[in-house]
Amino acid sequence: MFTFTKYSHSQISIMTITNEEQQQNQLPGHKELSHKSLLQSDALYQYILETSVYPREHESLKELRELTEKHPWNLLAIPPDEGQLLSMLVKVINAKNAMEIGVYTGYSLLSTALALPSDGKILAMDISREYYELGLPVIEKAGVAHKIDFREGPALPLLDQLIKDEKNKGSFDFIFVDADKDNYLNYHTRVIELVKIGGVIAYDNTLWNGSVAAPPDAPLLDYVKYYRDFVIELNQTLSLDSRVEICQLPVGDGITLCRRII
Ligand SMILES: C[S@@+](CC[C@H](N)C(=O)[O-])C[C@H]1O[C@@H](n2cnc3c(N)ncnc32)[C@H](O)[C@@H]1O
Repeated sequence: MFTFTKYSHSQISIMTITNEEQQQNQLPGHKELSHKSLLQSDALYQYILETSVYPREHESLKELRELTEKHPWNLLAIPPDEGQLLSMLVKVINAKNAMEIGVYTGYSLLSTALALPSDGKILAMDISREYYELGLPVIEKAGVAHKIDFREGPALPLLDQLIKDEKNKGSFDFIFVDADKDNYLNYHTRVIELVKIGGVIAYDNTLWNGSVAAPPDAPLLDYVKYYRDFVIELNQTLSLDSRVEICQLPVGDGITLCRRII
């Protein structure tokens, strides 16, 4: 028996799992879900990684990915092809001032920090400093720690604090949201004020293991089932939100890009 903090890591989400429940496939085995791609063929995903991702992956990202693979919650990290997408986006939009909600050991954070110019900044938030500190030595070795302002704590009050200061409104070029899915709509109402017009908000896990298109009674892992409705509601809300242009990509577990237009 062991304690499993549900995917959101929110304080209310601690539950105890028996070995029996685990055997009944209530938990994502890292072997079963060996990657987070939604592509149907493992061989095709492997092809992408080996042809276009691994040969271009920064040595520090490789080191952080390998270090994270040894951690029990390694499935939380974005996959390296998604890291490459974030890096490309940051460069294409010339982002200088970025934000990340949900850091874990820092793979997406390092991808973004490496892509920012040397005077770029990224405000990074996570309820766990412990996870962040696992990856910090690699981030420091990569020479980008000076770009990162890490804040430990739940993101919502931190965002509310930021919004109180008028100068933060419309000041972010790029915001990556990859934390507790049940708060994504709460994040959206806040980050939309903080991102500048023309800037991009990227929401991770918007296809939620493919479950968003599964029948309501489909047999799903408990944590997938719990968050599915929140993700579906987010997708519907974004689809109707005239303040943003959107683009949903089947990269990783699904990522939705929102470009603020008004
Ligand atoms: C999916 S992981 C982030 C993965 C990370 N982007 C990466 O590429 O490695 C989600 C993270 O969100 C954090 N988190 C969960 N709830 C949060 C909250 N309310 N506020 C801030 N961070 C939160 C967790 O501690 C966890 O590290």
